[in-house]
Amino acid sequence: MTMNEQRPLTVPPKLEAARAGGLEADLKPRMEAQGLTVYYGKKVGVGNVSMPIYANRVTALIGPSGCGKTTFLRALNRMHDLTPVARVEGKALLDGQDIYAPGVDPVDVRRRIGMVFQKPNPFPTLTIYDNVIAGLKLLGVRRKNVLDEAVERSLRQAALWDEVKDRLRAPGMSLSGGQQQRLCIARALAVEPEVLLMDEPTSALDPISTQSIEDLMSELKKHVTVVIVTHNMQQAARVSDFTGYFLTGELVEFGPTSQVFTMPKDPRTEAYITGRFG
Ligand SMILES: Nc1ncnc2c1ncn2[C@@H]1O[C@H](COP(=O)(O)OP(=O)(O)OP(=O)(O)O)[C@@H](O)[C@H]1O
Repeated sequence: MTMNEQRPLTVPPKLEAARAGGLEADLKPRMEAQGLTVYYGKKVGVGNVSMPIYANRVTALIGPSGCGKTTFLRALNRMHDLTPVARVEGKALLDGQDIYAPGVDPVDVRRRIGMVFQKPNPFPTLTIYDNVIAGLKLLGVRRKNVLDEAVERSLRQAALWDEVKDRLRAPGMSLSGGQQQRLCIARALAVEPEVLLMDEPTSALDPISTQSIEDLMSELKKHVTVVIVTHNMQQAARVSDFTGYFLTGELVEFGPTSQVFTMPKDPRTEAYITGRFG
């Protein structure tokens, strides 16, 4: 064995696989699902999912309707706590700490792991400025210079600053659909989350607005770790570094996007990717 072939024993197998796939050696899991199962009553919404979510990368979750993508995504920031019928088993580690461990505050979890939804949902009565700072105000931040800085930083990160900097006091609802979605991204970024979960963030948008959100992804991942659910396989291929393929409540395959799309290991993934299924 040469020096280059020596590997530390502690490298998780999937990380090792990613490296073997030619990906950079500095990959670090920001989150890790370990045997995550979500029940709706007695029914399993998604079962026994284990996968890493690498820091400062985009991970796409794909698969046919009803396969459990959204259910899994919502388990990553304890959104199911708000659904009485839902119950979660297993672990979701954030920087090695289980977000479901006793004593962990779900509000703090959702500050550290933000979420953007399918339909843009700015607060309808608030201005652009007040939409962005809504989360910070809940956290008790009051100083104007801190809020001003957060507004500019978040809107820049969401690639919206240049379009709105002269009308920050206009209603959030006066923006176009694509701008509203970027406003929601800015609102999520304002509290400086480590992870941003995006549930089909472009499915309600026109092609030009969709492209502006897709273009944003490579910038976003400099600041946060992104997980995106998408129905659109081309979108997953364009924007993501890693892909998980779900089918009937199960994670069938996870790996670097280039590998999942060109050399899927599981015949069920191949059938989906090649359009023979789903
Ligand atoms: N609140 C709920 N109560 C009961 N069952 C639910 C609930 N939400 C989702 N399910 C079920 O859990 C399974 C997974 O649904 P989920 O919405 O996660 O799939 P999905 O892959 O995101 O689908 P889509 O692409 O259509 O959004 C489905 O069988 C769905 O009917």
